This record gives sequence, C-alpha cells and structure tokens, in this order.
Amino acid sequence: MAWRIEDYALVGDLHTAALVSRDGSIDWLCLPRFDSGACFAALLGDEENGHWRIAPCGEHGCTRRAYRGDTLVLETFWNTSTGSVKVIDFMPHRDELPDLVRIVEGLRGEVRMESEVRLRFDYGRIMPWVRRSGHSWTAIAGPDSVRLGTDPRSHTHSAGFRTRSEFTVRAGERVPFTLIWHPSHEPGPPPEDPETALASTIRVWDEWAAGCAYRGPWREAVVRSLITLKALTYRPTGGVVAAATTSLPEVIGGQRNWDYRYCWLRDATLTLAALVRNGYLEEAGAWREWLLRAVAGDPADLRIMYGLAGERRLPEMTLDWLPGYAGSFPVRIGNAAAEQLQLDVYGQVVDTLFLARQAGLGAEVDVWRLQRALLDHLESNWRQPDEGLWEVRCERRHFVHSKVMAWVAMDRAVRTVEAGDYPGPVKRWRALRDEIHREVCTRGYDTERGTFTRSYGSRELDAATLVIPRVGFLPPDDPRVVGTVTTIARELEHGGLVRRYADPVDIAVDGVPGTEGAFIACSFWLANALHTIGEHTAGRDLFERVLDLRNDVGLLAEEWDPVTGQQVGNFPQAYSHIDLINTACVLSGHEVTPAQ
Ligand SMILES: OC[C@H]1O[C@H](O[C@H]2O[C@H](CO)[C@@H](O)[C@H](O)[C@H]2O)[C@H](O)[C@@H](O)[C@@H]1O
Repeated sequence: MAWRIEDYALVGDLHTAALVSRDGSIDWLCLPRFDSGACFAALLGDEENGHWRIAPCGEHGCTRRAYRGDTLVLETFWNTSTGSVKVIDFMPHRDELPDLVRIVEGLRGEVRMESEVRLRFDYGRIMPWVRRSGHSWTAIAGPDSVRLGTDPRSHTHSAGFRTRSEFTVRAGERVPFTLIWHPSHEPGPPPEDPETALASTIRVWDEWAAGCAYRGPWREAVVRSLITLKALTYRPTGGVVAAATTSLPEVIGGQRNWDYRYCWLRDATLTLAALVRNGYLEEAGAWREWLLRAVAGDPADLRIMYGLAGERRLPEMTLDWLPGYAGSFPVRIGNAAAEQLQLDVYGQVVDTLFLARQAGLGAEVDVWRLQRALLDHLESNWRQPDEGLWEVRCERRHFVHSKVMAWVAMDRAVRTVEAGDYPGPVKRWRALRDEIHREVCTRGYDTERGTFTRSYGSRELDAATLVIPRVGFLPPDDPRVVGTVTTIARELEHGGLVRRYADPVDIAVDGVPGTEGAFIACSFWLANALHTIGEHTAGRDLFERVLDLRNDVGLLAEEWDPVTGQQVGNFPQAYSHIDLINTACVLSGHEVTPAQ
C-alpha cells in the first residue's frame, strides 16, 4: 500500500530534492537537478522502481519526525522494544555535485537496523551495474553514476540488484551513509565528512531562516513555508520550480497527473513576491536575472513556463513502465501547458517587478526594457481568448482573471511612470487600463447573481476572481467584490475549503477527464478575501482550517480531498506555501515595507 502523500517530508540542496517517507524510505530523488530522471521512483510505482530505506528491522512507520529547528535537516525517530534511534537526513548545500547524507544515531538501548538501496536510473527503469571499492558501492548506467558510501560497522553487501546493510546501533553511536551522484565518465569526488557537512548545513539554514521579517502569530508556519519555497529554488540560475514532483494525482486513481518540476512565470513571480515581502531580496535579484535571460528575444515568443535554466522545449510524454502513485496513471514528464497562451502572466511579471522595486531592489534599464516589450505585446493581444491560469485543455475563452491581470500590468506600468521611476506612454496606458476595467465590469460580471464570473458571458464561477480586491482592481467594500466573495464561499465550498471552479465531472469544464479535490491556494485566497471585506472571523477560521491540513512537518500539496481526508496533487507545492505566507501576512497586518 502506498504511503499517503502527507507521509512524506522533503530534503533538498537548492538543485534537487528528495522525499522521505515515515518509514525512513527515500522514494523520490531526481539527480542531478529537479527535472532530471529519478533514480528513486518508488513514489510512482514500488520499491522495484528505486528507493533507499533505513529503519529498525521489522518496524513499519516511525514514532515521530521533525525538522531540526528552522532547517531542512530531517530527524526521524523510532522507539522500539530494545531501544530508540533516529535517522538524520539532509542534502548539503553544494557548489558542484549532489550529495545525500543519512546518519543513524542510537539514543537509548540498542536497535538492530537495516538499510536497503535499490538504484534505478531513468525514473525506475534502468538497472545499473554495481562495483565495489572498499566500503563504497558505485552504481553506473549510461551517463549516471551514484556512489554509496558506507561505514565499516554497517556490514554492507550487494546482491540481487540491491545493496543491503544490517547493523546494531547503541546509545551514543552514529553510523553515517552517503550517496553522491557524478557523471559516469568522470571520477567521483572525494568523500566529504558527514558530520562537517551536517554542521554546515544546519548553520546555512539557520542563518537563512533568521532573516525572516515576519513577526506575527503564525511565524512557525510562515518560516517553514519560506524554507520550502527556498528549497524549490534552483540556485545556479535563480529559477523556481512549482513543486518537487511529477504526477502526484489531483484525485487518487485519476488522470490529472502533471509534471511541476519547471519554472512557471506565475508560480515563480508569486514565490518571489512572498520572499520579498519577508525580506529576502537576494532571491528576488537572482530570479530577476533568471527572468531576463529566460524571456530574452521576441516578446511574442514569451512562454508561460521554462526549464530551470530557461529551456523552452518541455515536450510532454508518459512513462508507461510506471503504474503511478496508488495506481494513478499516466505518469507524465514534460508539460504541454508550456505551449499555451495565458495572458495573466504578463500582469504577474509586471506586478512582481513593481513590488520588488518598491521593496528596494534597484531599478535597472534592462528590466524596464523587458517590461516595455511585454506591455507592447499585451497591448495588441489582451483582447484574445486564452487558456487562463488554470491551463484548460479545451477551447480558449475570455477568462475574467486573465483580463483582470492585463489591467494589473497596465496599472503598474502607469504607476511606475507616475512615480518618476521610468518614462513611458502613460496616457495611452491609462486609456487602456480604463478600457480593460470597463470591459471586465460589463462582460465579466453577472448582474443577476451579483458576482464576477469565470469567463465573459458564462454563469460559472472561478476562485481566481477572489484576487480582484487584492490587486486593487476594485475596493474591498465594492458590492461587486462582496457579492463575488460570498457567492464563491457558498457555491464553490468543498469539505470546508473551496474548489478552483465547479467540480469538473463534465470534461467541458476544463478539457481533462475526472474530478479533483479542493484547491489549497484558492482556500487561502478566500480566507484573505473574507478578511479584506471585513469578515475577519470567517477569514481567520478558514485560514486556520487550512493550516491544520499541513502534515506533521508543515508541508502542503496542491489540493485536499475532503472525501478521503488526504492531501492530493504535487508535493510540496509552491503555490500552497506562497498563499499560506501571503495570507498570514495579510491577516496579521504584515505588509511589505519599502527599503529606506
Ligand atoms: O488543470 C490542468 C493543468 O494543471 C496543471 O496546472 C496547474 O499547476 C500549475 C503549476 O503550479 C499552475 O500554475 C496552474 O495554475 C495550475 O492549473 C498542469 O501543469 C497543466 O499542464 C494542466 O493543464
């Protein structure tokens, strides 16, 4: 039986990330980058697709686990009949090659332990050859080579395509294991001392987390979410992935299984806004540089998502040899949504660059030149229907959220010029801003029901319209805003949270078969909107209800299935953590302060 999605914890090194189950099993790890092939893919299949478990012999599931303070160092504890033990898992921050360290520490009495490693490259398909050299075991296939470093006390042997160790750990003893990836045509790097690596990993995370400016009542949840967003950042380029996984299903057994290991302009800009709001300007600077490189060229060729280094081709395919998480087939890599037109990303990008500048990130001519190009392109294209932020896989529509975000792009451009930051055709932009506003209020508003709709002329609702007061399109006390918030709260409610739009049981809703859970980010948006329209108690109650869905180490997937009571969708997902942070900030009055 598969572990629940919330039974996993994340460790990572700002290049890639691993998921560790409550059973001490690493069931997901892509090397050397987030979007590389997985060498442990049991998450989407079974142990034969690759995993690494370290746990007491005969035990199933740990007693408890936690991150060590404000770090990404995971400690998993077991109390057994003979003693207690913990396994410390982490990935040292690296300049070159990825490295996963696991240290087994005896806490009380003595415990018989086992380690089992099955390395399978290319998402669980390729069985490598294993070579031994002293206490190191190197698995090689094609371009990949992974070296498992063991301690002499762990009595390791390799047979039957798995490497096993059995040993006893006593109170006070520490038995380390390391796993290092390197290109198979190059010699492996010299081993690093696990204890030194642990000390420096703890120090780096502690120092980073101490920089968090948020001081409100939900500090622990906010800091954990910031650490998670940071862990989804690809340090070499400044790109940010939407989640660490591919194909965790939006409903168990369903087909809504997508690859999120890419940089969406929407998700990445929102990540940056959350980081900037909490004092992390360095990441914002790195991402701005990533953006300038990724989108360079003709603005008509703007993509809504890119690879970690700005790659544009992300062809979608299915991995037929993997059965999928709990039988949720197909498993996809690549993402066809990369080819879509999603007009909101123009507004997202311009808005985040505006916010970053307000927060103190220096003005730069190249950044303004990029915005001018995006605005020119939007000026000629905002009237087109698009696939919208929910990336529908059916005919394009005039989505209200896309048009509202086009208004945001024009509004921030006007305000930038008015503030004297840069020059631009402000009269024309003002006129366009007014025109978009008029059109949305006429064609995107249902006067009969008193709510903004999903697209022009439709009666459907869309939780994305909850952003209308937040982006300043209309004031919070406008009856159209109040009507939209209350209608969405009533009609999109799903198990105490909200759906992003009506249950897509009918394929016409978004072009994808099957239903899905409540959307976590949208539930935070609703909490935020309720607060903004003065429904403070309802907003806070909803916010805390969603906070309660975090797993034991503070992580959230994309959705929540109230029927099974489980997290569903890719994990951990940036979107969910972004809106946890933003909503905590709004509900506790913590807003971005421009640098002096
Ligand atoms: O619902 C169908 C689409 O679902 C995915 O997109 C979602 O995730 C993105 C990344 O977090 C987010 O930016 C987007 O708003 C969400 O709808 C999937 O990536 C798409 O391929 C799919 O069509």
